[in-house]
Amino acid sequence: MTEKYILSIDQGTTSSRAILFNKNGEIVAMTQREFPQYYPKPGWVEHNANEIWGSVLAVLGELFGNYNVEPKQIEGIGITNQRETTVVWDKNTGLPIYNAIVWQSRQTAAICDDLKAKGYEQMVREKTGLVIDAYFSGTKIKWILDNVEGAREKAKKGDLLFGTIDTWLIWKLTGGKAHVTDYTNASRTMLFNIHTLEWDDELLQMLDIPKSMLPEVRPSSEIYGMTVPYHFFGEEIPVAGAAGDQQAALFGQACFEAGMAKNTYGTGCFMLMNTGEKAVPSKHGLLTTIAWGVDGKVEYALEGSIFVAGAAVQWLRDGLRVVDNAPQSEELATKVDSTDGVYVVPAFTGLGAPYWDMDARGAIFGLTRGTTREHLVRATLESLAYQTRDVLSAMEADSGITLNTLRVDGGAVKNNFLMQFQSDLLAVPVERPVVNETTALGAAYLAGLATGFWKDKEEIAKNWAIDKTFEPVLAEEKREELYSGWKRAVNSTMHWSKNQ
Ligand SMILES: Nc1ncnc2c1ncn2[C@@H]1O[C@H](COP(=O)(O)OP(=O)(O)O)[C@@H](O)[C@H]1O
Ligand SMILES: O=P(O)(O)OC[C@H](O)CO
Repeated sequence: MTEKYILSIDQGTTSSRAILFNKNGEIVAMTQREFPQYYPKPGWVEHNANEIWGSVLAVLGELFGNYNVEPKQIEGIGITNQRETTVVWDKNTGLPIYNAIVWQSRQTAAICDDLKAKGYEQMVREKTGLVIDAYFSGTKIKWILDNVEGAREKAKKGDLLFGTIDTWLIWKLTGGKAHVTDYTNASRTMLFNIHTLEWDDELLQMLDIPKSMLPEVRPSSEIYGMTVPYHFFGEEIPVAGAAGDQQAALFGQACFEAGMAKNTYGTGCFMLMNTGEKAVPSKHGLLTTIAWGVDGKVEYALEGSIFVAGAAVQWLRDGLRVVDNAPQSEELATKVDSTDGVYVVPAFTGLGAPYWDMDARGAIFGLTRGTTREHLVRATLESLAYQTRDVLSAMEADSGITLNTLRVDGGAVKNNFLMQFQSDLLAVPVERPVVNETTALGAAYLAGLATGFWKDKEEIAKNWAIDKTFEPVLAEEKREELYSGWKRAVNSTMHWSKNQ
């Protein structure tokens, strides 16, 4: 009999991927495509939702074109996505009415300032687990309705639909039949009450968003609909799972027990700790978010969201042009023993957890005549580790749990220098798994649980295996000295763009 697989569509900030997994959770085939980023004004980041859809169709086409796999071998499809990124489209034409406003974009900072001034912060935190920040979808929807001509009238008539990227892709894959999202993605909109598990009227009123635009919220592992055959070379395949990429990575890393955590180093860096059925409120600048809705219940996580991580390495490559490619950053960083006191704070789009300062901007500190590109590259890589330490400290304080190990994944964990420095700075072993595509794997698991491809979480947890563990070796005194320099640097970047 022909072998069956689960297909994951991983729609990330910089690229779309299609990955096929077998029953052991191993990658059988993978295709990837980058798509354009738009920066219309300083601090703004946008995508074209049709280009995103095009990139997904392209990676699917390449998958069946380049590998010896037939669509009928696919038992189910899991979707995972860059979260918060907001698409608003006309349900009659299927066309977006504006570019997708990306999670990193700061164009709604003024709306957020206004909400804060009106005293909404506590209510928002209590209901959604989030802080008021341009990061989340709610203010992005409002911005589109306020700024695109005729949009508000159309929305009021019920002609417009909103979706995060999961919703947009499921809508397209099912030929407009399913307008749905899952609990994890809904929990990132700033419109969803994470305790009652409903869209919240008070929040919708606060942002003047009609409820008719919103998708139906469903569990993360469930059949939402079937693909229209013309996208799948004649096949109707169940779209059977969805989760925001960071929650999917937590699932793919098999962090199923409360207290288990992972950190993903992609464009940004996101640490999530499973807190089980308890939504733990944060007192230290983290978010409370939904980890997943599986097996008839919802579980929660604490999250530290860092906006710029691997993107800082892209800046070294494309902005400063001091490296030709990302892996070269490791080669250069290891040519020097230290940064010689140089710190890079990559607050290009403000600072996320635990600072939440939309007005911070990037800076380089400690330059001397002896500073070389090697120092600068090393300092940039180290900034990923420092930011991670900031969120881990907050997480330990909020949860009362001291981490024994940190599971890591994402594009930048291939960098052995970074992983060793991370372990040294946290004084915690860092575990890199064999399958680094844990985001896609998590989405595959969610879909495969819904179709019966995998039996339960226990079966899935057995697939998880370590590639390499990085053990801490740095002396405590040195570690703390380095970290205190970082704290001084990061504090100096706060409120920068507001004070000009
Ligand atoms: N060897 C490396 N060292 C440091 N950073 C790297 C390395 N390889 C990739 N990266 C960074 O990882 C990111 C890509 O990771 P990925 O998980 O694919 O991101 P995303 O899902 O956010 O698009 C890029 O920002 C890139 O700069
Ligand atoms: O596309 P990634 O992997 O950088 O993830 C983006 C996050 O989901 C934003 O919240």
